[in-house]
Formats: sequence, C-alpha cells, structure tokens
Amino acid sequence: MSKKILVVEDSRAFRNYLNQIITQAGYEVLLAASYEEAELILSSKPELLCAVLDYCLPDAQDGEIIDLLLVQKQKVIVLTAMFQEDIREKMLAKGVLDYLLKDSMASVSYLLPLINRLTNNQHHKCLVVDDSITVRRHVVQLLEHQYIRTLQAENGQEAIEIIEKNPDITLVLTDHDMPVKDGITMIHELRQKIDKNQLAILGISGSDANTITARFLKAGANDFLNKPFNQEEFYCRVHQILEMKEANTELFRMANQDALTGLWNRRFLFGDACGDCERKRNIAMLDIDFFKKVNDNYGHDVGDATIVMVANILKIYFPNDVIARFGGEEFCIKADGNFDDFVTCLEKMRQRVERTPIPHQEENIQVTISIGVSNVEGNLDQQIKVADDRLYEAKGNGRNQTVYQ
Ligand SMILES: Nc1nc2c(ncn2[C@@H]2O[C@H](COP(=O)(O)OP(=O)(O)OP(=O)(O)O)[C@@H](O)[C@H]2O)c(=O)[nH]1
Repeated sequence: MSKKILVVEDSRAFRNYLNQIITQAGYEVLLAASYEEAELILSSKPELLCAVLDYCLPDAQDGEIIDLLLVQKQKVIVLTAMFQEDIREKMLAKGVLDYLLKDSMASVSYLLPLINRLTNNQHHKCLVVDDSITVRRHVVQLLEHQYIRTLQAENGQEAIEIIEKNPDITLVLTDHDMPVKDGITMIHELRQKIDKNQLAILGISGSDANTITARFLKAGANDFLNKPFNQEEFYCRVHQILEMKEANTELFRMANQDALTGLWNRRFLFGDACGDCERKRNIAMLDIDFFKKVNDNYGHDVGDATIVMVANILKIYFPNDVIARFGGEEFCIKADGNFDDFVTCLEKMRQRVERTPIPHQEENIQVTISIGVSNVEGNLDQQIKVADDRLYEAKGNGRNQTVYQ
C-alpha cells in the first residue's frame, strides 16, 4: 500500500514544516504550493495514501482543491485557518476524512497520528452486524473510506459463524436489536472463546433503554456508541478502540516473543501454547553443537547470527507449529500430527542446518544441531523432560543427530 502523501499548502514555512514531520515519519511527500501545481502532480496519477490540503489557496480560494482530489476518489484531510461550522459541515458531507485547524504548529500534532492510523487501518478487518442494510452500508462505507476491510452479517448468529471462518477479523461493530440472535447475546457467546484483546467489539444502538450501554459493556463490548452518531464521533471511537487493541497486541508480543529471533519464548510455550496440556503431542528439543566455540572463536555477534540462522530454518520447516527459543542456543518445537512425519521433517531440517554456511569475513562457518524428540503421554513438563534426556543422549552419541526413541 502506498506511502505517498500529497501536501498542498501555499505558506512556504508551513509546507516545509509539514514536509519535515511527515517525511520523518517514513512517508513520501509530494509537495504543491497551488491548485495548478497539484493538478500537475495528479496528472501523473500517483497512488496516494491521502492528501493534506489547505482549504484556501491563492488560485482556488473556496475549497476547490478538495473537489479536485475527491473526484479522483482520494482520501482528503483538510487544513483550515479558521473554524466555521458551515464549512465544516460542507466538507464532511462531501466525504472529507477529517479537518484540522492550522492556528498553530501544535494544533497539527493531530495530523501524524491520523496518517499513521490510515496506514495501520489496512491491517484490520471489521465485521458489521446489523439487520438494517441501510445502516450496514453506511457503516461499511465509513470504514472502507479509512482503509478498513469489511464483512457484513444480518444478525448475531450469522456473525458468530463468519467470525469462526475468518480468524483475521479484528473488530466487530454490532447493533443490539436483531432477529435470530441479538447483539448482547452474541457478545456473551463470543467472549466465552475470544477475549477483548483478540477481538475488539463496539456496540452501536439507538435503543432508548438507559441500561443499554452498561449491558453492552458488561457483556464484553470494548466500547459503545449511540445511534444516530456523527462521522467524527464514529471515527474517534473506532480509532480509539483500534489503538487500544494494537497496544495490547504489542504488549503481548513483547511479553511472549524472543527479541533476537522473533520466535516464541518460554512464557508463551508454558502459557498460551499449553492450553491443551494433557494431550499427546510431539515435542522436539534442539541445541546447537559446540556453540560456545562459535562465540569464543568469532565473537558474540556471530554467535547471535548463528542463533538467528537456525531459528529461520526452524520457521521454514515448521511454519504451523509452536517454536520457542527455550534458552540461549536451545529451542523447543511443539507440534501435533504423525510422529514419524515429525521426525522425518526434523531430520531434513537438521541436514539443512548442517549445509547452511554463516559467512564471516573470508570464512564460512558451519554448525550442527542435536535433537531429542518425544511423543509420550503426560503434561508438557514431562514431555519436554523426555525430549531433553534424548537430546543429551544425542550429544553423548557424537552430536549432529536426532534421537527419538
Ligand atoms: N551469542 C550468544 N551466545 C549465547 C546466547 N545465549 C547463550 N549463549 C552462549 O551459548 C553457550 C552455550 O554453551 P554450552 O552450554 O557450553 O554448550 P555448547 O558449547 O553448545 O556445547 P554442547 O551443547 O555440549 O554441544 C555459552 O557460551 C553461552 O554464553 C546468546 O543469546 N547469544
């Protein structure tokens, strides 16, 4: 998705300021000082993330630049020198995303978070649940206008079925009064399986009942919005809920992922990944052979690069399983499925590590790994213990091998 942003602003100082802050944030800025310059840039049909437009330009004093961009189906953020209710209404009605007062540099501090929001929205998929097709269409249009992909459901039951089939849905916007299954019952059922950090839910209802907000929130909705709502309030709520969700996802990642390799860590292995602890499963414990020598001979950085290389090969061979960095140069794989197939795949992976050189200055460094495998009955600790004993057997037998019985 594009990172290009068109900025049209006649004040040189302000234009330069916008250019600086937007470029620093990693976007590519196309600058124009007038309507005419903007037209020229647009004639080459650039793919834009959005356009930031000054309402009043020397050669287009009454917002004509906005129409120029909207006709081309671009996302528009407007900068205005003064706030006028009628102009605001007119702009929002036309389909402008948002407007900012440029009375001071500080007031533009809202711009960058808004642009970042548009970028991050592209990672979200929202299910809109409402029995009214008119409401659904309106909400879908608002969301897609800000790059949020959408799906639709007519009632709570249909919504649950769609969520089960689409685990990449990150947000649900739901009405309450619907046939077959209402919104609050649906939320109750969803929350038995999916928590607030995994799936954000915004309740939207026009019910007069003064308990409706509390009922939505107590059922497990992250937030609530009264119908009818205006566009700005809608976006504020959606942005807030998505920001909270992203922050929680990041916290989860930081707490459960290994920073060097991007693999899961022990906490994840024994926590979330262990929900089905008593089930029979395949466990492999792996350790890089003579790893201390790599550090001693080539330095810690090369040692780290070796750990990353092994981790990357593990990801290739076991893309659907839980792979954790267990300790320094020790890894654990937890997998379901046929044990013989698992061992065969481990063997192929072991040979791939053996064949993969780590370039260092003029040399190619070669490492091997030893592997212990188990599929015994018991809890995760017991299964890891058996795999670990076999790993040490593999080390004792001369390393660079897999022991599985
Ligand atoms: N570069 C690097 N080294 C690490 C890291 N974590 C642990 N180590 C080193 O890994 C080495 C492990 O050495 P040992 O446990 O003696 O094992 P080994 O040399 O691999 O020998 P065997 O396992 O018996 O084949 C130690 O020197 C640790 O300092 C890390 O994150 N980066």
